[in-house]
Amino acid sequence: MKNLREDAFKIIKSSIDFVLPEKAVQQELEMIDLQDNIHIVAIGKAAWRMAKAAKDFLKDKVKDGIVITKYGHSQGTIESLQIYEAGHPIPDENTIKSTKKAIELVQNLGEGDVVLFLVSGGGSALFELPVEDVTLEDIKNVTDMLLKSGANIVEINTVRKHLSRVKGGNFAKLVEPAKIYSLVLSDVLGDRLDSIASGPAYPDSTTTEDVEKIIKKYDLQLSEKILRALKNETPKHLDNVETRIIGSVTKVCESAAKIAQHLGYNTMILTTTLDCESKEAGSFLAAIVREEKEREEPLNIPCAIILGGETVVHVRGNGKGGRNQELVLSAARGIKGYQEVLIASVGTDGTDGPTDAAGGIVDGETVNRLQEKGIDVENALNNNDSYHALQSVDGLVITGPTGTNVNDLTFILCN
Ligand SMILES: Nc1ncnc2c1ncn2[C@@H]1O[C@H](COP(=O)(O)OP(=O)(O)OP(=O)(O)O)[C@@H](O)[C@H]1O
Ligand SMILES: O=C(O)[C@H](O)CO
Ligand SMILES: [Mg+2]
Repeated sequence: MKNLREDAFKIIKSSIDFVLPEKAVQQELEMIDLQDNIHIVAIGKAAWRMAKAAKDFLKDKVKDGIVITKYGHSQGTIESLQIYEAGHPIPDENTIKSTKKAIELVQNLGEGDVVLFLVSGGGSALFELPVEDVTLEDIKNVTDMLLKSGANIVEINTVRKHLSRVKGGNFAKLVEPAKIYSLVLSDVLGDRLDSIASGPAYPDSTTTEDVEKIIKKYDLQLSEKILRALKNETPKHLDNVETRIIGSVTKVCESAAKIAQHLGYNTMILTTTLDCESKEAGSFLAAIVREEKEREEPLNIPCAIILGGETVVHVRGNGKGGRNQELVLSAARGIKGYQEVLIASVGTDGTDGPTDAAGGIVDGETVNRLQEKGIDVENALNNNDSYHALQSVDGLVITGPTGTNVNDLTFILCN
């Protein structure tokens, strides 16, 4: 007899553990042979933990290094490394100050030197030095405008890359003739390496023409000076970089699939780029569950169907919730009455929206239990109040902040 709920929590815990910064960095470093003279540059929300793991593993091979992370995200000193914190999501003076320090550290290196570049989400705000004539104030304004425009992260970073001396492959140029070895924890769906943290050490696939299209599409009101600066083209070829993705939602899904298999489920990864409205995703998942229960398609039961991605919520109500909680609450409607089924969805960072839950978990009884408590599912969804609804039926998944951030994991279990 399977305990679906117990299995769901096992899958969640083990698959997130697999992409914790420490584990991901160490596993990669075990597989490569870096010589001495290593200089660490770590940027992003996971920078401190990635740098600490690298230093603990490489020990005296590390000559020096620098960590630039978000305020509150460093945990003390690391021997031979400078630690800085800076503004996120809007860059601030500490962003510029610490980026200059990083440039100082790498610009006079020789051919025998290696920069171990540790990249995680949030890097775009934390690592920045604007091109000539553009000030920090300008960058703050443009960032704010972009974040509010409705542009997606690939589009936002396309613009940012063309205003920067370090983004879009420019940092790799500053490191020449030394080599850069990049380890990347991806928070961008599809793992586009030139988008993650705006790809400081990756050849840029976006052009000034793409920038013009984005400006038109979102009707961005930019000054003459910024428009002129945006004509700077980014490097399209780099000879000194090697890059590895060490954690991503794809890896989370693969790991979830492995664990589910081990627990005795027939397993399938349906997608790693789920990006529609959360409620729609919930309805779609419920339809898959019904297919399984009625026809055992696409997999024989017991089965685990796994999805990765990041859905979106257009918040209109004044309730409390997050995209994962809203997804599963929506799904609960479509699996009402079915036995031995479960749908779970969690943010790998352990924080779903402005709540203390990582996500939610529902089954065929959830809607009935809500009714018994006097909670109407449609009302809760319309008011974006998935948190309180799920809380009342033991449907929240609480992990606490996990220290990693590689989008969301969603899965179905059927028995
Ligand atoms: N009441 C609500 N119900 C559902 N979703 C909500 C609600 N309030 C906010 N959200 C959603 O939560 C999202 C923010 O969640 P969260 O802080 O987890 O973002 P994130 O994309 O994971 O960012 P980060 O990468 O910094 O973790 C917003 O995009 C918003 O749509
Ligand atoms: O920093 C950024 O640009 C985003 O987190 C995507 O990586
Ligand atoms: Mg989050």
